[in-house]
Amino acid sequence: MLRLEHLTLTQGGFALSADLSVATGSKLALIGPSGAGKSTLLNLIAGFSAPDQGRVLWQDADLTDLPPGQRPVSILFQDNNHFPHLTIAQNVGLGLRPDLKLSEDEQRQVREALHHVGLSGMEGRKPGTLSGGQQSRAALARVLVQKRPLILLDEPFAALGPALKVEMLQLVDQVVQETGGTLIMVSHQPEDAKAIASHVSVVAGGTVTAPIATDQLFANPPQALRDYLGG
Ligand SMILES: Nc1ncnc2c1ncn2[C@@H]1O[C@H](COP(=O)(O)OP(=O)(O)OP(=O)(O)O)[C@@H](O)[C@H]1O
Repeated sequence: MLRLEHLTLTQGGFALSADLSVATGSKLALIGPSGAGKSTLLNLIAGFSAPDQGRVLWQDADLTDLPPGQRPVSILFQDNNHFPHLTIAQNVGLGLRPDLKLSEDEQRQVREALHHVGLSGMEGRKPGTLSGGQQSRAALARVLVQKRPLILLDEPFAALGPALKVEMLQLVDQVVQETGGTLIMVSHQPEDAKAIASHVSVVAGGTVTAPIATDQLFANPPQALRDYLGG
């Protein structure tokens, strides 16, 4: 279980608080207006931001003071974070070893991860020579080799077309199922949340609701979600 315990953060004039738990193996979508704090919440979990107060716990272990690299967390951002001068295999390999001194077994893991996301044969290509969808697949392969139990998605597929986005979300879904991972994804489209998320938290008005089962939430949306969805 991921526990966000009485977390508060102020940055500039913006304040966010969160006190909730995310069950292991669940797939949580964060929905809410622009600027409401969805990315901020992911950054707190990943360790890129520190809370003013409160704790982040994973399976009862306190992560609050751990640097990002030591947390059981992989995060995928919108720009995919590829290094343009490195090959796709090297970009994926960075998920295993920042110095890229990979053992044979680690090189095999990289090849397997690329195979898993449908990029076999593209190991030696540079990111700039891949399509947007292929770059997203490569970023997902890096998450795969890391084998971390918490996977955070900060809208990595927003720039892809609708069909490709659905395909990538299905691939994420499959990866999360296979690894028994716990997924937290920022979602601007209710359809994406409905397609993949078991639960949704609404981020609005400086707070984050506890996860609500997706069907239940959309059947009876709270006011904050109705305001966001409009109509
Ligand atoms: N480094 C920072 N310093 C000061 N304020 C920041 C910083 N990063 C974000 N903010 C502010 O914090 C608030 C929350 O931003 P955040 O990016 O988390 O929102 P979001 O819900 O992810 O938005 P969007 O859906 O537009 O991506 C915003 O008001 C933003 O301007």
